[in-house]
Amino acid sequence: MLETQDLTIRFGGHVAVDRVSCSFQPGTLTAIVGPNGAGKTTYFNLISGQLPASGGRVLLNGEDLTRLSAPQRTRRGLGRAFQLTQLFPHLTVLENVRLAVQARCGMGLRLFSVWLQHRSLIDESMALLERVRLAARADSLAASLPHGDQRKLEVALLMALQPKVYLFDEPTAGMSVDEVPVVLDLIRDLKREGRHTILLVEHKMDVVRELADRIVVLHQGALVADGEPASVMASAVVQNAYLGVAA
Ligand SMILES: Nc1ncnc2c1ncn2[C@@H]1O[C@H](COP(=O)(O)OP(=O)(O)OP(=O)(O)O)[C@@H](O)[C@H]1O
Repeated sequence: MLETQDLTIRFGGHVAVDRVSCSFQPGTLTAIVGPNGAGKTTYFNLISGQLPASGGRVLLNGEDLTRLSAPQRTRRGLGRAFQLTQLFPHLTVLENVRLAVQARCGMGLRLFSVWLQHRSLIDESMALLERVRLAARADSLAASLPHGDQRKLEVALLMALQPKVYLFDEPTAGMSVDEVPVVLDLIRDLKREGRHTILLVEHKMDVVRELADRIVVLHQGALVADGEPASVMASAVVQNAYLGVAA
């Protein structure tokens, strides 16, 4: 179980995430919603360790991760989708995935290691590329992929790490209409496996309604609603938050 207790960050006088306490169970998908600037991405950054908390704690299965670096949290099982800048643009799509698989296996990033030739690494990497419908692009340079394919590659890299917790921050942003279902299918598959804790920041309410078991609403950094999708969506506090009126 992933848990945040009174998680807080201040930027100068501005409290971007304000004492958010919430727990997330394996096998569930929770959508984090809220108006622009509500603190959703910052909340993810605090969970994954990209930002240090001003107060509060992040716990995974009872272990306090709050003082750990982002890579240490990744090793504990917190998976944050790679940013494009973390891809190796001049390596092929397959090589990028293979390096992520190697990293998970603790083989480091020794490019010329004999392990590179290891069949099982290549097989696992190709299987991941098939899952994200990128097998046909295995030999393309990562930098040459269109935007939607780069997003799919990010998901493949994340899956290569086999995290316990998946943090998806607007996974379909900037994708064309025909690419969106591929990524949503992947998230649906992960959810069906029932082992993962999945958190999703998403502005598209139809996607949220379809995928989420639960919705958490942030407004001005604070948690203002938490519950089953239909009731949260209908609640006055959400209507107010989305209208920008103080809840
Ligand atoms: N590094 C930073 N320094 C200063 N202020 C920051 C920083 N990161 C975020 N903020 C501020 O914190 C608030 C929350 O931003 P955040 O990006 O988390 O919102 P969000 O809910 O993800 O918004 P959006 O839906 O637009 O992506 C905003 O007021 C933002 O300007």
